[in-house]
Amino acid sequence: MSEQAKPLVGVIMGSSSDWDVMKNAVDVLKQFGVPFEAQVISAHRMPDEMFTYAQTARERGLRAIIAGAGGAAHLPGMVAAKTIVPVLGVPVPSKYLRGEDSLLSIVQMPKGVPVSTFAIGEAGAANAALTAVAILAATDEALAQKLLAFRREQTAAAQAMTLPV
Ligand SMILES: Nc1c(C(=O)O)ncn1[C@@H]1O[C@H](COP(=O)(O)O)[C@@H](O)[C@H]1O
Repeated sequence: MSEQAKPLVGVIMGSSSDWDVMKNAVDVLKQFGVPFEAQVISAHRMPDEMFTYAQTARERGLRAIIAGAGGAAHLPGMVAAKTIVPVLGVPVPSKYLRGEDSLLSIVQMPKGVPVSTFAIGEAGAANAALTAVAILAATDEALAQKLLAFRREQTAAAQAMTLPV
C-alpha cells in the first residue's frame, strides 16, 4: 500500500460513520499494495467538493473510485455523473432499512451512467476493492499474479473446510 505513492484508487464515503464497512475495501487495497486515497465526500453535505473530486479524478490518475454511502445513497451515482473513471458503489447498511434503501439508491441507475453495485456491507466493500484490483490487473501482470495467488489460497481454504459431524 502506499498512501504516499500516487493514488490509483479513490475510496470515498458519505460519512465517517461508514468507515467500519468501508475499511474492508481499504484493507484489501493495502493487502494488494495498491496506492489509494480515502476520504469523506458527501454529495448531499458537500456537493461542491464532490463535484470537484469527480471532475478531477481522471486527470489525477485514479483508475477506479469506490464510493460507499447509506440511506439515500446518491454519492456513487452523482460521482459517476461527473467522471468516466469506473465507479464501484457500496451500499452501507442503514439504521432503519438495513441498507436495502442504500442498495436500491445505488443500483438503479439510468442507462448511460453506470455504477457497478456491490452487496450491502462489508463483503460488498471488500469485493469492490477486489474489482478495483482486477481493473488494475488488466494492465499490471504482477498484480494479476497476486490476484491469482489470492484465489488459489481461497480455494485451498475452502477445500480444507471440515464439518463437526
Ligand atoms: N448517502 C449519504 C450521502 C450522499 O449520498 O451524498 N452523504 C451522506 N450519506 C449517508 O448518510 C448516512 C448517515 O450519515 P451520518 O452518520 O453522518 O448521519 C451515512 O451512511 C452516509 O453515507
